[in-house]
Amino acid sequence: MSAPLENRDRTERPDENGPDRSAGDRAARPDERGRNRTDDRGRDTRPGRDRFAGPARGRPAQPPADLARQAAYEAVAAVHRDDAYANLVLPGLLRDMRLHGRDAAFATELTYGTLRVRGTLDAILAAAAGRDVARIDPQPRDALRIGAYQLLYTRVPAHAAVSATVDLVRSVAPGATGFTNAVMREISGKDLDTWVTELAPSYESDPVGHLAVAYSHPEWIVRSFAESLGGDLAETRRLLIEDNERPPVHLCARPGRADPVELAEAVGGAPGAFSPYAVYLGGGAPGDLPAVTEGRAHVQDEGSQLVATALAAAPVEGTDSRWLDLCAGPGGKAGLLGSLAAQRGATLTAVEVAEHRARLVSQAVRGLPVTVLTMDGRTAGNDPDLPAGGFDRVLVDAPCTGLGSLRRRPESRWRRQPSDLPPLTRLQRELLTAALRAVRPGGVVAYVTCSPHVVETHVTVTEAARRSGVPVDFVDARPLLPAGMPGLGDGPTVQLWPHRHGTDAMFLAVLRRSGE
Ligand SMILES: C[S@@+](CC[C@H](N)C(=O)[O-])C[C@H]1O[C@@H](n2cnc3c(N)ncnc32)[C@H](O)[C@@H]1O
Repeated sequence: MSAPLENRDRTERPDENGPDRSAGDRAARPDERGRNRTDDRGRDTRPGRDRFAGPARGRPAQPPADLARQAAYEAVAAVHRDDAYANLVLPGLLRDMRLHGRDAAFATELTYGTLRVRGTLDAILAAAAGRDVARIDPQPRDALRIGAYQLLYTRVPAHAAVSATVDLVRSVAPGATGFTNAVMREISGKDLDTWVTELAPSYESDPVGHLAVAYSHPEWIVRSFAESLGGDLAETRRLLIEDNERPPVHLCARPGRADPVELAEAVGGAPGAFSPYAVYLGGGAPGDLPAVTEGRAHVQDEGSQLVATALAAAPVEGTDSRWLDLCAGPGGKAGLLGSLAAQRGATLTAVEVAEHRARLVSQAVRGLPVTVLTMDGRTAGNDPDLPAGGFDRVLVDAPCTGLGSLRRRPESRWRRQPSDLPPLTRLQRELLTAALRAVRPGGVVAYVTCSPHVVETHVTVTEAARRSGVPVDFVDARPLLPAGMPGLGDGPTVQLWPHRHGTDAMFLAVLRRSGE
């Protein structure tokens, strides 16, 4: 059954596993608390960096720095006012305001950085303002968040951060300039560590509460990460730090279409550490690369590449020609699986319920032996297009909370709620059950989430396998990943981590249908 057509707008959820599209978000890396090493124009101040490089040819000698702050303000305000997504709304603002190069980088840094550490900033803002942030008007509140970010997480001089924030507020909420000036001055009186020590519960008395304030994550997410990491709070802290970093951009050199070493050379990047198809991009807009525009490569987190490749690597006996991707949009894994299928004489059926995302899949798999179906994957095994026992390999890359890719979606940690879990896990179980119906005896199903939350990973898989009525065995997924990959745990499932592997936190369970 076809889904209704939905129009894309700037508030639509960005692509799963998609890149940060704003080129500027790849400037200097932040330190442990996420503080950056940029000056008041977003220039990288680390030794050896080109701090005083002049403007690009053909551009004005002194583009106004505050246009960058204005762009960041508009983006942050749109996220909070309209539920927009920063990586969709910001590129349009940069274009409209004609911000390029370092100005665009500065605007991007302010936008993404402010949104990521909003939790910590809000605790400090509330203390400095003497009232809860909910009781500050939205315009000065967002301007103050961006201003506080500059004070506490960048090397923008305090006087520049204060005066630029007051100027910004003068243009959006003229009555609040005095208040803004007073709050900014109060915040500038202490450094980040002092504020955190004063405001966060002590680590000894409340470790989760402390980590939540210090590293700007909601407590329920910190708790769920800690649970997935076996209660190891030191490792949880490393994960939270990594979540506040700018995410890397990974390319997938499509097997049979691009050589990763050559691609890495061509784009000034480096071959990936684990996936045989991964290339780490050094900088620049990935969408403009010839390899990407020509369909020889696509943007894809290395973890996503690894779990798709693992499905293709799982041993199956007998026929191996009919592959199924049950949740394909926007088509990253379908692009990789389709390329592997082409090399192995197999075909892939890619199912996606949302029509506009199915169109993205069609674009992503052009020229590959892939059939795209716009339909509900839960009908698999009960639909003539997706017959019971009709497939040798099935991927369920399930819709999930996305807690494993918070680096890429700076606002999402504040939008997600524990109440999102029950409907998502129901859908996950139904999709996995359908996949188990659609795979033939002896065939394999890979269940994947971009979330490490145990309710979406172990609980979903165990429950679906138990309730499906289909006999299954767990396959040890570790040998399906590159030899020597560290930190894969005790099996049979695998959890990848940003702080261990440099990937999104992808979960992988591989099940083989047994019997008959
Ligand atoms: C995690 S994303 C998949 C990402 C994709 N595999 C990739 O690598 O690009 C989950 C997808 O499942 C789709 N979806 C949600 N419910 C579905 C259903 N009942 N049947 C099929 N697809 C569904 C969502 O629209 C979304 O595009």
